Amino acid sequence: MVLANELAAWHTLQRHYDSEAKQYIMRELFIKDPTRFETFSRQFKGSLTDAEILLDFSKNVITQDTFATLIQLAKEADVEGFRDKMFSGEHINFTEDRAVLHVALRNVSNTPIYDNGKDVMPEVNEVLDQIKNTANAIGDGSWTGYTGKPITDIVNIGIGGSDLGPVMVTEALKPYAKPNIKTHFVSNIDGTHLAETLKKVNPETTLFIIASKTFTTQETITNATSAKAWFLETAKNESHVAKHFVAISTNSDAVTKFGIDPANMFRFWDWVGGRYSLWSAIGLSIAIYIGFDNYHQLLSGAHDMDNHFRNAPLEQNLPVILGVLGVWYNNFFGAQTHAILPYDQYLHRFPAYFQQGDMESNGKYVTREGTTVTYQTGPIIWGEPGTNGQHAFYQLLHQGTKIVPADFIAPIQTHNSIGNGKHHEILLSNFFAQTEALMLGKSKEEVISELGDISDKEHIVPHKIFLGNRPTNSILVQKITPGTLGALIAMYEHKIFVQGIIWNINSFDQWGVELGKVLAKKILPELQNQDVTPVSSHDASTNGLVNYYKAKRN
Ligand SMILES: O=P(O)(O)OC[C@H]1O[C@H](O)[C@H](O)[C@@H](O)[C@@H]1O
Repeated sequence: MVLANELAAWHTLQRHYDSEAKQYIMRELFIKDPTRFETFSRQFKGSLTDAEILLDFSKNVITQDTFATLIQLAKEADVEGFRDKMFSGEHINFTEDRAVLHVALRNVSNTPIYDNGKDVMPEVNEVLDQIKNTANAIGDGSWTGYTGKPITDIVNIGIGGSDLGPVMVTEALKPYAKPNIKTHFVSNIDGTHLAETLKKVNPETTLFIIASKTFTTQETITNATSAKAWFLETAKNESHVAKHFVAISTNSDAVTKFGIDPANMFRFWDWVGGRYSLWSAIGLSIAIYIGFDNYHQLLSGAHDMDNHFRNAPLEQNLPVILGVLGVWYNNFFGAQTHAILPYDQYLHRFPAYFQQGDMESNGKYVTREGTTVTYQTGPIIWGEPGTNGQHAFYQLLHQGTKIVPADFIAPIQTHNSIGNGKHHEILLSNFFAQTEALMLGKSKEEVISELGDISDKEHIVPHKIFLGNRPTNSILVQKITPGTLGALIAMYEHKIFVQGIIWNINSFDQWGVELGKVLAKKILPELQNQDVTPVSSHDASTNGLVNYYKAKRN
């Protein structure tokens, strides 16, 4: 595989950018082509769920030539070939010698999917049954605690991919929550997170889910150990642990060693990346919270999007379109970041979820061949829900010196049409207005005509000009239902895949998170040592900080 910037389409795009595209003015493009919305928008409709998504990408700095060449770039990078390799279980995560098969976890049509020649679906379905039985037993009150009372609270202890997905989805699907179950999430090693959660729950009616792919993650194992100690302070008897602790992991030895009955373990497989694991038993808290049928809809929505990604021609393919547009700004316009802006309060953790999804996948400078890339790779992902973001950071989006491509996401129907739908209409008017304003801007002439007599106000005119031409995608979904959410998440996952293939990096390992963990393990004994002799094993800054802390802590 050659570097992305050695591909013919990349060269064409560079020439196209230099010679004309960097001067494109979107408002002029819209005037020239009244059908621009029809040309640059696509619809997705699920066949297994109610998911419906409209992607309007007409407010991008592109023409039909640009778009065709971007699609050509995806072809030359062999996005289709790699996509097929992923679905057929090839070990495309070659640095860990693993397949990348989170798509198998939501393969509700149950066609065989192979890893190392073995169909993984029977095992996937077995665990799915286990999730169903547990979610049902907790939902109907037949799973009782050690004093015979039904479970009322779930505490998921996990971090990174074993936390962010369940947190995001349970927030997003609150309208589907079972009334009798509350969920809590503890991730941070900061004891405050666990302590504040334990204040809210009763050991007799709480189920702890210890979620960790490796079951070696320091934060999770420490939090789980402290939670167990807290539970035993009241329950006293170790044998009660079985009714209150379950584990989700690929590491059964470590689970047993921790003291969780193997019968209470939900397994998953090394071919599920942590940041793609909400579809595995890591989603148990979701299934309990919204009930198994809704959870199944979530999987089905994602499966529909998987089929779309596999089968739709590239120029109709939502993840491909989003992926190549991201490359256009990241690599030709020099954009450093990408904002995800959901106009839906239920999606308030969606940007945070894709910070891991995208940045842990594509924050890499080494190519698949082990050389250093000579172009930018993954963007910085950030965002907050609208309209809150508008009153915080949109000033920079509209008049700052940086280009920030942004995805605006909104549902047509709200779950809460209070005030006779007034709130939702105000929300959506902002959603439509912001992308319009970002694209159109406001010219000097418009500012002057608005100000009227400018004799004493001339000096403020430049401050009121908006250059516009700032690119956005508008993503309108019918309603945030389990099926829609599943499709939306899978759409972004595959977008990240497309970009990783174009940049010729391995989107599925995460070596970059290791170094800090290793160094923390070396520093911990130095903190535990009460000896006041200053440490000298680090650089001067780290020595200075550790010694300052040790001198001040008592
Ligand atoms: O599920 P665990 O093994 O506890 O891992 C939790 C997290 O650990 C690391 O930070 C990895 O980089 C993440 O990808 C992973 O999600």
